[in-house]
Amino acid sequence: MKQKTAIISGITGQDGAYLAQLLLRDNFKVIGLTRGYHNDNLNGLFYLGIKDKVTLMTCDLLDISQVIKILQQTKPTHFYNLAAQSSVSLSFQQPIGTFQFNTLSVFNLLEAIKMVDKSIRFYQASSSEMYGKVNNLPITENSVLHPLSPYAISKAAAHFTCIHYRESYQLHVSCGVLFNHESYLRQNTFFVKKVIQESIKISKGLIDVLKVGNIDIKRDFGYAPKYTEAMYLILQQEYPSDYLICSGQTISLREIIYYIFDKLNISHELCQIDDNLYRPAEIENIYGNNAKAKQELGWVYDLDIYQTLDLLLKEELENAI
Ligand SMILES: C[C@H]1O[C@H](OP(=O)(O)OP(=O)(O)OC[C@H]2O[C@@H](n3cnc4c(=O)[nH]c(N)nc43)[C@H](O)[C@@H]2O)[C@@H](O)[C@@H](O)C1=O
Repeated sequence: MKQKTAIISGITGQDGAYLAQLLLRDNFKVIGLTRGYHNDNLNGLFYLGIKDKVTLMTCDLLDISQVIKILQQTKPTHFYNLAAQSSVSLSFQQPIGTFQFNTLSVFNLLEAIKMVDKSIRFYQASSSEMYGKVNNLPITENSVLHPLSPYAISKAAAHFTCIHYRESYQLHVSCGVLFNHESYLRQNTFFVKKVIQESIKISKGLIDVLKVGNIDIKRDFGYAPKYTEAMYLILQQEYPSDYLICSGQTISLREIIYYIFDKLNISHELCQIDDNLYRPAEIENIYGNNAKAKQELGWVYDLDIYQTLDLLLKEELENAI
């Protein structure tokens, strides 16, 4: 049988690395697209021991001629689009750049697929941030979108772009709407990774306090390696569709900090609020319903947030210097 080929744009991110590992296990040829800057961070691929098992190619997703060339050369069967400016916080400082990249890249990819090979299955990384100002919980696939940041606006536009290409041109386009998901490979600018990494430093006397922004809000956090299993399953379906990928539970950020502090015997007083880390707008509370993903994809997810935090803390301690 012909070997299946998957392209992952954004392979250098947390999800890209775990997804590449899964696809390699399933005998896919995996091609990772990077921006090709000298500072491409390949640490995740090295950490998982797969750097030499994937083929890396440079591609500027804002240049459709490069996208077309890559599709023609590599003839992928599956395309996972994980490339994005993915920081909500940064998007408030760089709204236009965020919007341009996160939307135009998706148009370019889908237009190129329409031109080169309509049978390529396409996965889009959509985000729970699209729901923003929430009226009814839990969020379902039918909830109304009300984005609260330039990042969320860009992801909503990209999401509708995907639906448009699926409905108008019959492309096999699916969106995984992922809620916050964490792992050892998460960049340390994100909340959970930052809390765990800096708490370990406090416990070793390397820093004095943990400075954070608004921690009296609630989020639905999950374990990234399990979430990439859902991404994989989404493109295994005969028919394309959109799925919420979430834990279904919610927890306040303050509770997360105190849980980690207690595990490391750190006084709660060493958590300090820094007004500079507040964002102009914030989702107060959000959690989703993952029933469709579980029923239709057969996705198994049974970790609660404390089990997830235990896993993350353990791996961080094992790798701490
Ligand atoms: C679903 C969504 O998930 C991620 O976006 P995010 O939710 O912005 O992730 P985060 O870990 O930066 O923030 C989580 C929460 O934590 C609050 N918070 C408080 N104090 C600090 C703080 O000191 N640092 C950070 N980073 N956050 C803080 C912050 O205000 C926010 O409410 C991305 O994957 C994104 O691509 C995506 O799609």
